[in-house]
Amino acid sequence: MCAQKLPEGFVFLSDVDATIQTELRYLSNNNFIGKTVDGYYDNCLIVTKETADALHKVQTILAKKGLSLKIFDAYRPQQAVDHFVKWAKVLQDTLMKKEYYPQVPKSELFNRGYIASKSGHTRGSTVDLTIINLKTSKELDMGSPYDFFGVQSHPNYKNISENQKKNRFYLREIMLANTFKPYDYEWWHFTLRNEPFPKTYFNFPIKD
Ligand SMILES: C[C@@H](N)C(=O)N[C@H](C)C(=O)O
Ligand SMILES: [Zn+2]
Repeated sequence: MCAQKLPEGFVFLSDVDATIQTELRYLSNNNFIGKTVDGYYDNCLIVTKETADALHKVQTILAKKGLSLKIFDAYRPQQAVDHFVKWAKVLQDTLMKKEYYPQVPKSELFNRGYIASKSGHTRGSTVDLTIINLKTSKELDMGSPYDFFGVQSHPNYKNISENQKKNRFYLREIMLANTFKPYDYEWWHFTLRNEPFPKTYFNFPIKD
């Protein structure tokens, strides 16, 4: 149960739409660092109220087609971003390189736009997500996995199948139609247009 006191303007997504699936990857070891990230202590997905309302609209459209959103990350405390920055400086720690950034030197992950030291996530109105099929519970094939850092994850990457392009395009269209903007380097990353806290980088931890 997610019950921590949140700053004004933030909500638990499950209080707005409990049908949206979530898998907070930075709470687990299954992420590009290979460890739980600082600031993630509970499986509670937090966003600004405006973001939750917009996601609920997307979910309502998807549900009619037997689909659902699956969210991997949303509000991200600044201490988590600081953890990424600290991790990036330890160049010999390449535990998860094979799965997450096989073709990009670790020293380039920030320069090439795959991780930010001032992240929209920390402002509470950015989300990393995909679409799943409700019948199979499987993610639609987007041509690269979540947080795969490489050109293959650029939304306009050409060398993927027609079906993978169609799935990426569908996700992008439905998000853009519901007041989100895309990101040039990652097909899964979207930020709410007119976000309520465009200049504030929050640092409260995610705990219940
Ligand atoms: C780390 C990845 N999931 C992501 O969100 N990247 C962008 C650039 C960010 O860190 O804001
Ligand atoms: Zn992101």
